[in-house]
Amino acid sequence: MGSLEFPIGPPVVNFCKQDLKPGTSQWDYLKYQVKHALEEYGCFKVVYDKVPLDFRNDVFDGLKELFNLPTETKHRISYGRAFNSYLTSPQPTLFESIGVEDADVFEMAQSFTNTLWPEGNPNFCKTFNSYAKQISEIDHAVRRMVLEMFGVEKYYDEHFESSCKVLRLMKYKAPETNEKRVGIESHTDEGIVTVIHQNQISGLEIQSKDGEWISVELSPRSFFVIIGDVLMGWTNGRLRAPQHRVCVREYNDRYSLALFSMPKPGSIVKAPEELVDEEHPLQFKPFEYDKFYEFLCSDVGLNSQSFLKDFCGA
Ligand SMILES: O=C(O)CCC(=O)C(=O)O
Ligand SMILES: [Fe+2]
Repeated sequence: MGSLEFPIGPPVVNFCKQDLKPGTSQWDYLKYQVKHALEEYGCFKVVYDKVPLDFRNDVFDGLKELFNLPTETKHRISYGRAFNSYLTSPQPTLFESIGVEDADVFEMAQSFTNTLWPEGNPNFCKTFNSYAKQISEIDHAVRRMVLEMFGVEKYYDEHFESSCKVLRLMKYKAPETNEKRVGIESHTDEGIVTVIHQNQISGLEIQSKDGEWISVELSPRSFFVIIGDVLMGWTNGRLRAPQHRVCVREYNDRYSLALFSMPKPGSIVKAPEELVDEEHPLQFKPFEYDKFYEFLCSDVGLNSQSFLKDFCGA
């Protein structure tokens, strides 16, 4: 048998019909698969069939409704964390993104909705709040598995209590010719874990350990899980936050949603002492997440190829 000449790519892990109950043999089996995927790629595809098709259609209809609003209206969404605010590429508008901070909390989803639709839009609010809550199950399971795989589950409560969520909604306009256009440049995610979903237009690409770019194809029931810089720091580099980018090349607009878990304002990120020893010397100095975020928004950060190493590499 000859060796494979193409990258195999991030594996698929099946969260369907599993109860995702910690302590069961199914859970341990999934954890084993997740560990291998994360050690090799820092990401994986997850099939998760608890989100019904009708509901997924409501989500993508809601995205279209949102991005069809006038630009001035979308600019009302502005937060202290700049990447969560309404962002758009310079004219012509080829890429737009808008974040719903704490979308899993009903009052926050409502406040976001009312900012855009002062007359109210209960369907939109309900759809995106439910979506964030459902997808949080994937985020929670993955983070719990990560703590367990390194034997540091005693930090579970502390880890979860110091984190929050943002649901980032994105639109990539289709290229008008058959050119391939970069929608988002290569980067690592700034949070703990990211769970991505897309309409049936692909574009996400992930860089392997060897520097090869691999296109990510997702079935309608699949989501894509990526480790972010915070989890790389927290696990003392045991897990790698992979570089990824988005390239659009199809004739239809691409819509995607990314649920990010990230530290709450004021949090310090520090690898637990159990994960630092002679064999695994400290790779990243403890850091204030807000300062890291400031760094990411600075000129130095924006030009960095390796955010966490440049910010707090030990
Ligand atoms: O749209 C996507 O699939 C990915 C977006 C992304 O990488 C990000 O928002 O950090
Ligand atoms: Fe990303």
